[in-house]
Amino acid sequence: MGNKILDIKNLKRVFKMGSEIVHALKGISFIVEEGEFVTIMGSSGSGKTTLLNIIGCLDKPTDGDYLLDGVNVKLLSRNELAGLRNNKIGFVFQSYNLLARTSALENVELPLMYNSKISSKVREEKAKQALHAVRLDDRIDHLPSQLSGGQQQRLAIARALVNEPVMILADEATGNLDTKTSYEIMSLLQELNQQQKKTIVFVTHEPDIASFSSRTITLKDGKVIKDTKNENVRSAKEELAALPVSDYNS
Ligand SMILES: Nc1ncnc2c1ncn2[C@@H]1O[C@H](COP(=O)(O)OP(=O)(O)OP(=O)(O)O)[C@@H](O)[C@H]1O
Repeated sequence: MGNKILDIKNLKRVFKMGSEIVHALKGISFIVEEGEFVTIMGSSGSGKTTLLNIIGCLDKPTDGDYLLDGVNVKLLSRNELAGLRNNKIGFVFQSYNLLARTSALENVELPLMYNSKISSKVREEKAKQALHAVRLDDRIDHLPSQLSGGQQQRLAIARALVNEPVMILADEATGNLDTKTSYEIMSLLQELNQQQKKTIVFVTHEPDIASFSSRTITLKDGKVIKDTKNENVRSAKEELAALPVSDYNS
């Protein structure tokens, strides 16, 4: 068995709203091993965001355990949790979350600023490498507003990669993109998963997007109702090549 990146054991999350108690997660358990590409699906209100916030160390469970790369997050202080998050996880969001007045290069350098041991020269080298991995070498001086939606998401992926995290956590990362651009992003993620062995956890409500991953975990009412390996993983690169030329060049 490979290294367990996520080890989630009977996770529960309860929200108290005045006298009302909401059981958002009702005992979730699963393991994600290094190198997996997992999608988390489920309808609105099923608990995806609540789970993602816990996986991303932005929130703590009410009950149960969560081990991120072997570390039990329950035992960490706020500062330790922030450190773990910065070192282990690269986030990619639907809305890109880029700094508007800052160049592509500086946006990617940002996660490295928290580490005072990294010199500005090394920081720039690492950022350029990450930008190369997402094929944005020729856009390093551009502002986010000077990039297309797909390029902005590739920039966000470069920023997620620059710390060499053990896992990329994506929240509806293709939600704002058209089909062709979504497939380009999925093709890039498949490449990072297959060639660089990056573990990817991708939240989506689109089955079409989930079919590019190798495993799908489905939530309903705060529980896992399905956890299936995808035997016929689609290749986003092939799907892109098969798009009509007019679509592809648009
Ligand atoms: N901070 C909170 N306080 C109270 N209830 C909450 C809070 N966050 C989430 N909930 C409740 O927990 C349940 C799960 O919500 P969650 O946002 O995780 O669902 P979701 O699957 O991400 O939905 P969507 O796809 O619409 O984003 C819902 O019933 C929601 O109302």
